[in-house]
Amino acid sequence: MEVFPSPLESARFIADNSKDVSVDEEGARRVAESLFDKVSAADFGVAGWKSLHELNPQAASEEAVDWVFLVDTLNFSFWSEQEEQKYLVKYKGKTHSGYWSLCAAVNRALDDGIPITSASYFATMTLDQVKHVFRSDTEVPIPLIEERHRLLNESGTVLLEKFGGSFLTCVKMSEKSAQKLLHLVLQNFPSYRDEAVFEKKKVSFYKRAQILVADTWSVLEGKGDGSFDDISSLTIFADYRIPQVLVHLKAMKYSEELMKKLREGTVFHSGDKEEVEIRGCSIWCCALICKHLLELYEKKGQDMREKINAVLLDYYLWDYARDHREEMKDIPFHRVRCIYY
Ligand SMILES: Nc1nc2c(c(CN[C@H]3C=C[C@H](O)[C@@H]3O)cn2[C@@H]2O[C@H](COP(=O)(O)O)[C@@H](O)[C@H]2O)c(=O)[nH]1
Repeated sequence: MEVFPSPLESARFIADNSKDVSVDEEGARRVAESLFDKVSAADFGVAGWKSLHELNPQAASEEAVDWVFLVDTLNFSFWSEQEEQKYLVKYKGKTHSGYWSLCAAVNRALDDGIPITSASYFATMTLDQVKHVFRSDTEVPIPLIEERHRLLNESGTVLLEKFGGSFLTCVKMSEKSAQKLLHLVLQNFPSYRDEAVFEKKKVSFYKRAQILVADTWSVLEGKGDGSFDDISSLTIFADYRIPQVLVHLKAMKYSEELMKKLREGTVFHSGDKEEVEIRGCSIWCCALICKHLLELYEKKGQDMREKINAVLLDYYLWDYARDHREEMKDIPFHRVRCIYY
């Protein structure tokens, strides 16, 4: 049986040995304090996944779970070389960018009668069909379209062969454990194995695998097959937005040398030392923010372990980054063109 390193243990190891990225414990504590009142709001909870985002499925059906699987299989690499030249998708009168452009394209296809979330369809899609579904409303195509085509065929084939074409079948096999579902995904869907080697040790981030489990929990509203009793064991999802917002909030710091490379728009590669340090320190930093938040409530005699976890903190910080794009424009995000995030 293959061994999958724990993303949290990997993050601890990376943070302890990082050279160009550092977690600021005081900064993390201050962020926790600033979030104290926000975490008890209704839309900080799992309900926010639907109430805050109109493009997300509002149902908790088998089709909604398949929507999540399809979207998270393609949930990577939306950044553009030139900020003003980017992939955009118009849907129901609104223009969407980044991750939301992916969701808009999927919903546009469904409205057009294309069964894009059905494994029997995307397992055998041609490249031209993929190009049509994810066509852009600008001159800029969606990045990595060939990889997306390959992943659709690969993941759809596995879903058909091993899970009867339904991701809900895979969810049921996890017996309400987030960790079991995470490992089922890693064992069966190779494109989700988001790993690296750091200081001669195999480390993991599993960004898409963990967000797939989290979004499954969210779309099922934390109920029934999605009532994962160990949802708090997931970490945040190490993408290219969370590090940016953590530096903006002064919970994480880059060395001058790294900041210079980022400002120059250096394109890194999956597994580069700088990239691994940025992603690992982000996971570790958010684990500290969660810990401080729980301690703040504990001091007030409140046990908030059902209300505060890395998934909900991640969603909040990611949405914050989206809503504060302008204020954060001086903090560069790290650029890697890959299928992992
Ligand atoms: N850590 C983290 N990374 C996330 C998400 C999401 C979408 N989740 C939303 C859906 C429901 C939830 O309520 C969330 O609001 C996408 N990404 C990543 O961001 C990047 C795209 O960024 P931009 O170019 O600015 O759109 C890309 O790497 C993508 O993989 C998240 O939640 N957490």
